[in-house]
Amino acid sequence: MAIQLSHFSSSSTTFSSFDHKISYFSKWVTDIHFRRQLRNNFELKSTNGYPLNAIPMQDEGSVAKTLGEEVPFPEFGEANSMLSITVVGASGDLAKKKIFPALFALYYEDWLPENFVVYGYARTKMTDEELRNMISKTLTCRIDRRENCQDKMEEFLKRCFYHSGQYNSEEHFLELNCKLKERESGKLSNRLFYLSIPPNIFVDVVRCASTKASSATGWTRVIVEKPFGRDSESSRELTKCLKQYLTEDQIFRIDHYLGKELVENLSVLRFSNLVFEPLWSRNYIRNVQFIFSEDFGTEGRGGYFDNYGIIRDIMQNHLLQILALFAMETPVSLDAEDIRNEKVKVLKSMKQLQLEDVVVGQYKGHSKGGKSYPGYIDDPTVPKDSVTPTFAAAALFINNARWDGVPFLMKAGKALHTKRAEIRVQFRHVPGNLYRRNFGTDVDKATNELVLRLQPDEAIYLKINNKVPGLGMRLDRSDLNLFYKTRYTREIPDAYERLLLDAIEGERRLFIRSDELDAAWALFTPLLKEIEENKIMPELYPYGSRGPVGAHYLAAKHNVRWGDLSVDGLFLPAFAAGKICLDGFLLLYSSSLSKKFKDQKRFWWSGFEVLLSVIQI
Ligand SMILES: NC(=O)C1=CN([C@@H]2O[C@H](COP(=O)(O)OP(=O)(O)OC[C@H]3O[C@@H](n4cnc5c(N)ncnc54)[C@H](OP(=O)(O)O)[C@@H]3O)[C@@H](O)[C@H]2O)C=CC1
Ligand SMILES: O=C1O[C@H](COP(=O)(O)O)[C@@H](O)[C@H](O)[C@H]1O
Repeated sequence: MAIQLSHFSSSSTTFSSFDHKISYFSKWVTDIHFRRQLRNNFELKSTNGYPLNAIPMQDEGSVAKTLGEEVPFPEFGEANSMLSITVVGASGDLAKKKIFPALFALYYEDWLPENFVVYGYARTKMTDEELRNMISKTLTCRIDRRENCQDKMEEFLKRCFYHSGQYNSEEHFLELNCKLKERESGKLSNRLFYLSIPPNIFVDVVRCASTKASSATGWTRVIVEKPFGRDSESSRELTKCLKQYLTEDQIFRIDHYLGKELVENLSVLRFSNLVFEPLWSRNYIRNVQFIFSEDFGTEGRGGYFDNYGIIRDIMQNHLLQILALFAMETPVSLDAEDIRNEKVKVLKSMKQLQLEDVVVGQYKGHSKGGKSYPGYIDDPTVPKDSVTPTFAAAALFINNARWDGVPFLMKAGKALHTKRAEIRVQFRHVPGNLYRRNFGTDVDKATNELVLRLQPDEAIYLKINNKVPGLGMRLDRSDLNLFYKTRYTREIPDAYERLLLDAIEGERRLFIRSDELDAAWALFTPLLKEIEENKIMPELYPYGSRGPVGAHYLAAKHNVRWGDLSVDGLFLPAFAAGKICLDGFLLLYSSSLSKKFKDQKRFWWSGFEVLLSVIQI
């Protein structure tokens, strides 16, 4: 949807001379002051004439479905419209942890429209006051503007209400509708429902909300949380059921990784810098790695997790979405449909995943420093004989002209040694490198690597080789580093803030379209079936370790070394200092291992693993 800016009647400034620049730029504006200034001077208008900022914008079909006839919209200003946000499943973990805090942050930073209310909906009996109490515990203020935090919290909480009801009761949603109408008091209403509930009740809620609590005058949108099914078939079925009550335009399938700052920056980095896009292909890139690790287990979510496993929980959605953004062709424009069209194309060009290109693991209990950490199957909500993977590594391939033969490696795991998410791009070796003598035999050590660290400590850095100052010719590895904390003082918004704001503004760029979802499931479904039908045993790894050794074999099979385990960069000084004694240690270790392992590769990778753990001590 192309966006135009129209004058807000109270604005005394004339902006028409640079309207065209702003309309191009407005989607990508991230500076809060600039956007706030825009809000004060303009309303953002969509091409259908309805402003985007919580001003009437009817998603196709919802009026007709609710009332049986089209309702002509009068022009309303912000003062005459109301945004109602209903968090369904308000008593739950995600609502408390992420959704209410994100709504408050938006309010605190003046992103929400003048008139809005937030309703919590769940079965748990609660009064408005009890809901306010519950959510007040998780609200926090931005670091840079704490002074009026308490006042802002109180103002926000006054706009929060609660309605208790069953998820499949049309009657209860009708009651909610009456309450919403009362608060809207004749204003034009836009309604956003956030389904923060288990997936088995998505359709019931959508049926009840759309038939009994849709807006009769403005738009009605529904944010749906993952998981969107368990495989191609169940996902298609879910989409079919949702579409009985909603149009595709009303469904906002959320993948919160798409709302992360660095993921937003991926396209900016690539398409607005001359130095990257020309290198973005098989000609210069050797492999790309998408790495997700958490240093805690499934604590508290074992019941949910056991039914899904790490491949569905992280790979098929978060990592694959980032991969699609990374690998897509240049979209025609920054319009949501243009971007999503390119993502679908690249997903459809991917080779179906094969079991031989996948390694699965599961964490086991481990004691360290007098503390013991439970294994996955020690979780009381997990069956003792569960073979659900809590770790997986996979090699994926894109069969198109740009990426033919380039391994795209993914690695995701729980209960590992660290919490991090990053994209690593390893470039090809320099052909005929004049300085190869200075690198020794291992040219991989001298490879240029671009790293986008999504979290924690967001950063973009490029590993390069340079000369150590002095009269000799010694080469060194250095990072050209954009470290967000030192470059920007502003706190990075949470992904849910960006995504909620986008849903309110009708911006679909960061939400998943149904054909994207189909393409994503098509890639993973046969593999998941094979793993489950054949009960493939996951390789056990200790809680807090670097994951199964099998992940190194998989990488080695494709001539890749995991960048997060590389021995340069941070580890280099320790590596240099300890090398001599480590070599001795490795020699002893390897001679004992050689009896156990006939396979040479396994033998050396095991040695490599030990080397790494020793360096860390
Ligand atoms: N928690 C997280 O970190 C993340 C969650 N998600 C997704 O978000 C959604 C919500 O997650 P989360 O908040 O953890 O879920 P919860 O298990 O906390 O469920 C949310 C609410 O739904 C109701 N509920 C729970 N189980 C059932 C059931 N079997 N039948 C009917 N109602 C039930 C409960 O409310 P009441 O009893 O009051 O009705 C509960 O408070 C899920 O789809 C999840 O997959 C996605 C990413 C991360
Ligand atoms: O969707 C999910 O994401 C979280 C990790 O999110 P993050 O933003 O904290 O990195 C993960 O813990 C959870 O298992 C998964 O369902």
